[in-house]
Amino acid sequence: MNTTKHGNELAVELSQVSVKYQQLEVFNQLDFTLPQQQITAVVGESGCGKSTLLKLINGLVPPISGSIRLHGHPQTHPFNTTARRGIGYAVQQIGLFPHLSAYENIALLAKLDDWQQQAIEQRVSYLAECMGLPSTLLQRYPHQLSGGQAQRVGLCRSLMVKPRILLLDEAFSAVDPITRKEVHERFLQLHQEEPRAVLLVTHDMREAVKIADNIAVMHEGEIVQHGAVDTVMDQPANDYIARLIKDHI
Ligand SMILES: Nc1ncnc2c1ncn2[C@@H]1O[C@H](COP(=O)(O)OP(=O)(O)OP(=O)(O)O)[C@@H](O)[C@H]1O
Repeated sequence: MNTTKHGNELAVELSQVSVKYQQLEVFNQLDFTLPQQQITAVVGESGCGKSTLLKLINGLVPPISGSIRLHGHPQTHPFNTTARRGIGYAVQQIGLFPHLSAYENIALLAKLDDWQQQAIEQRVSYLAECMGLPSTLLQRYPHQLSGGQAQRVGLCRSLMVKPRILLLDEAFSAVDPITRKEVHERFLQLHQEEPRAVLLVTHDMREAVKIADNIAVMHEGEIVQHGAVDTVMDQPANDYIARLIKDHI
């Protein structure tokens, strides 16, 4: 198992990875690591490649060169079921199945994995409680939910089968500010109870500072600084990062 310089095992290790969409080169020989059991926020301006980084890690976008390791295991495309089941993914656009209730959306992967009914019920209740979703709301269909409620259902779904890696792409963005504060706190509590590697894409620098242990700043497809939150905040590596912090905090 590969480790960071602090001795933590790595959940994700990207080595010299290049990605292109047709003619557009998004990453050119990108190196990136995600430690286990810590929360890392990726920040950077629109179009710099944050969502592509998440899609690369969960196998939705193949690299044209370079290597991807998950918990030390090299991955090839398409990722196998074990690798895919080990990654939870929640996105801003939510993507709930419209013909399934909120409960059924959350429970779906566990059912496919043949979990026992009682274990499914317990896990759904636990996650719904964590995310502040009342049980009456779980019987509703996605079109009967507000954007913020649907987003929290998406978060529960991404956590259902206890993935070792959780990828969140603007996953709290539709939640109103007061509820978001509560959801942040509950999310952090859940992280204490079930630590995992979390990679959180956000445009909200305050959210990054509040939730994350580490920040990775991305600029035009490169990681320009990656370190502990306090280090990045106190010692921005260049003027671009200093401005990003100043303008958003
Ligand atoms: N499927 C695609 N086909 C072609 N180009 C794409 C595709 N997806 C993303 N891009 C382009 O790749 C670049 C990186 O996009 P990406 O979505 O990763 O950026 P981002 O940092 O997440 O942006 P935002 O903060 O606006 O969501 C952008 O220039 C985008 O227009």
